[in-house]
Amino acid sequence: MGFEVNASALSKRFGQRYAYRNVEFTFTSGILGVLGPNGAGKTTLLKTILGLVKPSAGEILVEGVNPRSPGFEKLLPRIGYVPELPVVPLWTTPCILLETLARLEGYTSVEARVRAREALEVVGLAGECETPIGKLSKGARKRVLVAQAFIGERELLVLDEPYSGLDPEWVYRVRELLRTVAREGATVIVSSHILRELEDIATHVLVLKTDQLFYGSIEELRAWLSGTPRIILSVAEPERAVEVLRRGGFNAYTINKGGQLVVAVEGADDPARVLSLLLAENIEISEYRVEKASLEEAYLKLVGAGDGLGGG
Ligand SMILES: Nc1ncnc2c1ncn2[C@@H]1O[C@H](COP(=O)(O)OP(=O)(O)OP(=O)(O)O)[C@@H](O)[C@H]1O
Repeated sequence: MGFEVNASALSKRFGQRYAYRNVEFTFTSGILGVLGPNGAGKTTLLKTILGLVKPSAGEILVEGVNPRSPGFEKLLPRIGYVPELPVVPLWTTPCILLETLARLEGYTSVEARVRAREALEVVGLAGECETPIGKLSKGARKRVLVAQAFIGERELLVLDEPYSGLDPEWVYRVRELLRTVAREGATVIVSSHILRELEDIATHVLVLKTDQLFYGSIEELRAWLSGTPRIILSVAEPERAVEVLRRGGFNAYTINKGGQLVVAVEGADDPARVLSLLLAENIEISEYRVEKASLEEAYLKLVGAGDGLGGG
């Protein structure tokens, strides 16, 4: 069973500015995706979970322990962390780095050698054991960072944008790796600003934009975000159609659908009026349909607006 992570009324302020505010969740098992645009507070929150940042208010507990209390040291060997930036010493080799880290975790030198090689195998770098890290590609350096998080028995894995810098094959492989460790019982917390990267693997999602916008299961997020249907119109003059509809009080905007600019109108409650407004302005309509926004689009709208939306 993985570590439980519990945040209550958690906030972090740097000077007058909040990095994140009023974060509340209890996460017991599975994969938690922490989502939010740049500057939403994801990295700061993950560091708070690891005890690297002291919260300004509220409480964070990992397996019932405050990460900034002395008792947390006992849990550290069972926690893996992949920081966001691939900051690794360039002069050393993956094997020396990983063996050293394994020794620091208490493994004997023989065990450390085995652990280091196993971890490098997992990220496809067994053949680069002796290559100076400075000679590895950016993606490979990131994979060294992923490997170090997997040395030892992990109950909690915290990964800050682990996919950034990886090619599609390794995005897929790291995703599968996370799925496997979660299935084996570890609690996984992974951040990204791209919903698509997490939507297939996350069991739960926390959406931040400084304030917590949402916490719940991925199904709840889907239901919550794509609740309102909208009208999609293919028209001869999309920009003018948007202007006309906005003047008529509708929330209309253009979107790109397969290379074609179409008009979307939020809320499909008065389609007759939408059509009559456009026809009155002689705007030719070639297609009309009602659809639900994709999860990605709805998410982008949420973090783009983010004004007092609740949820969870
Ligand atoms: N040590 C610090 N001192 C002052 N402000 C900080 C510090 N660390 C983070 N911040 C601020 O806190 C806010 C949240 O930053 P954070 O890096 O946690 O966001 P993020 O969601 O991880 O962003 P990104 O997606 O760009 O990595 C930002 O406004 C940032 O400038």
